[in-house]
Amino acid sequence: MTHAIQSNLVKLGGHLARAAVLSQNPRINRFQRFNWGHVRRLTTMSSQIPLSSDFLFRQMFDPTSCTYTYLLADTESKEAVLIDPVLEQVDRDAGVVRDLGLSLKFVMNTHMHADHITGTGLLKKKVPGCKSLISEASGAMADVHVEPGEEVKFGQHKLEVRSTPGHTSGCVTYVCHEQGIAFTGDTILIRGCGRTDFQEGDPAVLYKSVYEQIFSLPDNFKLYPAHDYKGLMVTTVEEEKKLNPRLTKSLDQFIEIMNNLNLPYPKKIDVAVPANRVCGIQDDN
Ligand SMILES: N[C@@H](CCC(=O)N[C@@H](CSS)C(=O)NCC(=O)O)C(=O)O
Ligand SMILES: [Fe+2]
Repeated sequence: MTHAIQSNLVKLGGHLARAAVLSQNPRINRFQRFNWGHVRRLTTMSSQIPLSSDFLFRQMFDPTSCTYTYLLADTESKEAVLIDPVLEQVDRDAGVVRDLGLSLKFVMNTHMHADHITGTGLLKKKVPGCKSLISEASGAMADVHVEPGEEVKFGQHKLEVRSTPGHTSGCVTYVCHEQGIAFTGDTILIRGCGRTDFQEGDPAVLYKSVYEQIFSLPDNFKLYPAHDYKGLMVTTVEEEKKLNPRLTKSLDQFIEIMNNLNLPYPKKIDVAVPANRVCGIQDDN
């Protein structure tokens, strides 16, 4: 056995012994228990913010595009909003709205999606009275165009519009301060971020958006992205500040990473972007 192998075995033995001791100590939480020093982990966690009792929150998933759609409502007034719906899930979404007796006020998007056709246009047909909403900067058609700093109100609740370009030039993040939650679209994903190689994407702009508009929120705010490809559902500002493998790097390193992702283009980009520019498909005939 070489000296290097012997030395690595000794180090590994040390780690295992330390982990065994720590795992016996009930006062050490589950994050600290597996902190082996060289591995980045949370050692403390900020207190959790519960949703208020009149705030309805539903996270729904489209398995084909791995997109999350969010239904939020004020349970007193019944006013609701739907964020980032997917065309193929329109009947599901309209069914939940109907079953819960909600009044859908806005069907809104975080950006002009490239990987799927939005359900917005068709939902407007199926759920009379609702209005489409997207940022002015997206360049997409909608009933309501929002600007940074504006608020989207439903019942007693509201979402602040924050401009977070970089994945696309029109990306926004919707922040519900009173509930401690934010809907980040593709700006930040769980342990990742949106790609920057099409739709006016720009890694330096995305980095600035994340640091100035998302990482400036309180550590315990929960972040809900538009996609996850690994089965994760939610993260926090604190987790991403400490654990995001791309965004914990310097700006120069981040740009280098983003310029070398070499991801294949989304399969539906050529149909999705033109459709989403006009709010998605308008009827199902
Ligand atoms: N394989 C999918 C597309 C996957 C993809 O490109 N996702 C986008 C978000 S949708 S615009 C992205 O930004 N991914 C970042 C990453 O690191 O994966 C398809 O063909 O539709
Ligand atoms: Fe996207």
